[in-house]
Amino acid sequence: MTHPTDSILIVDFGSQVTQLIARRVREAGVYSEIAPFTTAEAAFARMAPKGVILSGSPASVLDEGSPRIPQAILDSGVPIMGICYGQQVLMQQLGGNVTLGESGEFGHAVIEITDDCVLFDGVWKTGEKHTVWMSHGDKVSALAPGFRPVAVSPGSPIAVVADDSRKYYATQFHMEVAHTPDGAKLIANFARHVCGLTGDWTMAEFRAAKVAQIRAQVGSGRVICGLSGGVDSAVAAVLIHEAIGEQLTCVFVDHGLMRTGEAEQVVSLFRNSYNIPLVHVNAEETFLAGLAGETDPEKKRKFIGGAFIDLFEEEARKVGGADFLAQGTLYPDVIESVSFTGGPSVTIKSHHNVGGLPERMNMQLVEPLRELFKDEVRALGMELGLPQAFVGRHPFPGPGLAIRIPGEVTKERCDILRKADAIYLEEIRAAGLYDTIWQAFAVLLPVRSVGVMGDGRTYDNVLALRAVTSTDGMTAEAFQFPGDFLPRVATRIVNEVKGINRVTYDYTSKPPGTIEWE
Ligand SMILES: Nc1ncnc2c1ncn2[C@@H]1O[C@H](COP(=O)(O)OP(=O)(O)OP(=O)(O)O)[C@@H](O)[C@H]1O
Ligand SMILES: O=c1[nH]c(=O)c2[nH+]cn([C@@H]3O[C@H](COP(=O)(O)O)[C@@H](O)[C@H]3O)c2[nH]1
Ligand SMILES: NC(=O)CC[C@H](N)C(=O)O
Ligand SMILES: [Mg+2]
Repeated sequence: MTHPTDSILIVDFGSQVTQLIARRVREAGVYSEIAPFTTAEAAFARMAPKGVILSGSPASVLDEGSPRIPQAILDSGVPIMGICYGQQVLMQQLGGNVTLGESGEFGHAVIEITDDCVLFDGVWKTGEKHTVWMSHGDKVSALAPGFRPVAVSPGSPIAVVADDSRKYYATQFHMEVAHTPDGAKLIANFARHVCGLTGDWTMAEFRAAKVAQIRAQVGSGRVICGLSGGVDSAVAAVLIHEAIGEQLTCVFVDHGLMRTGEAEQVVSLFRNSYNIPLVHVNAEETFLAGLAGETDPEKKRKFIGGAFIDLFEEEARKVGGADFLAQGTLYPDVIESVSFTGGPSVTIKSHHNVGGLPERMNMQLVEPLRELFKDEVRALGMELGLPQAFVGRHPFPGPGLAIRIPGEVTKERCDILRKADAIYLEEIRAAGLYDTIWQAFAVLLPVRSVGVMGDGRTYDNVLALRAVTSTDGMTAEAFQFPGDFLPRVATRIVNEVKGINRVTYDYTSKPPGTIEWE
């Protein structure tokens, strides 16, 4: 099996949230793949999907050379659903009209349902008003022949359109985002009631499809897998091992930027649970030497990304050469690092395993989790029978403490941070909060403050504590600790860690902050 026959193809025009469409389709129990509009025709022919969804885009259909739906898809008779740009381009290609709106709609909007539509089955009724999320400047000003409008909003007289005979539907709002509370149900209605899919696709099938894909990609080649002890690479390694067995060697790089006891834990946890060869590389000196004197966050990240690859290549040579490098890259790593399909989605930070990769790469990447979100990877981990100790771990970034020490990274500063971080996590575990929090860590600030200890003056480092709740790391909220927790941790850290005399708590959500400080 390469992929299930009951599938939906998502044509990506470069929206920031295209992957959320895929996610909603998976939640509706249907297999989906995303193809950039440039290769969508080939993907369509290969997959023979039962439906097509058109994504949003930073482009405007009014711009010359802006993306179009491949004609073969329009000619195929397969049901289509357009979202935002997807609606605009569908209308324009089928004979309607799109104009530049006088003012756009960005954020919450209220639509009114003006007619029945299969997308609204069991969700919305005619005459009702509902909150949706919009993000557009252009709007549909004339319907293409065969379509009827079924909803309006103040900024979009044509907010939802339907052509039941061709099974074409489209919305100006983004139904894939959580800010459209009923959006997931509309996507499920498209999959089930329009495309006639049964919705019985599961993680077990995802696993089988990926195993087949990995075998096809790798053939009889050798694979080196970067194993960090985090959830993503553990799941990737086990999945790849299922696919190609002994062709896989895992490499754990101890860059000296790990937390207290982490390296030992990772290696023993993995060696005790799995019979997969694991090489433990100690590279603290290389990393600290390379980071010396560097304070720019992007330069730190790029150096680390490159140093990882150098080490993977060295290990590849030791096992007689490897053609492939496997990583547990997830979708959030990708979208924050690169602009998708050449569109102007901006780089927020270069995740070491994506945007931080050096330009010259001798090994081809194997990244089976590249389209998944964290909570989906955890579900896949459970499916693969990974120990709870792996599946439930808080994420830890590949660049480690280097991006939690704004400014220059030194061994001394790493040691201070390690001690404080260990106390913080110990208290979180003792309070039974570890599994409620999505990620918690400490940041050693490049700021010194005056204090008084034992009647003496201190002039020492400031530490920030951070803890967030999230489902997928794309958005996050500061965790609200119970009353006396933070003061207790602050006291312990200042008392027990030499070099820190003040502790603060970071209340910023994402956005506008990011989870890490660099
Ligand atoms: N110390 C390391 N040694 C080897 N590979 C690493 C190391 N740190 C990160 N990687 C590679 O980079 C990838 C991305 O790191 P990332 O932190 O996003 O994932 P993870 O560590 O597997 O999971 P988690 O997000 O739970 O920490 C990893 O999946 C792994 O392949
Ligand atoms: O492997 C990684 N390499 C990186 O370069 C990297 N940068 C951030 N993160 C982790 O990604 C999630 C989102 O973090 P941000 O809100 O800081 O972007 C959080 O879980 C971060 O810890 C990284 N993981
Ligand atoms: N989110 C979108 O798809 C926006 C489409 C188009 N760029 C507009 O502004 O209307
Ligand atoms: Mg990690």
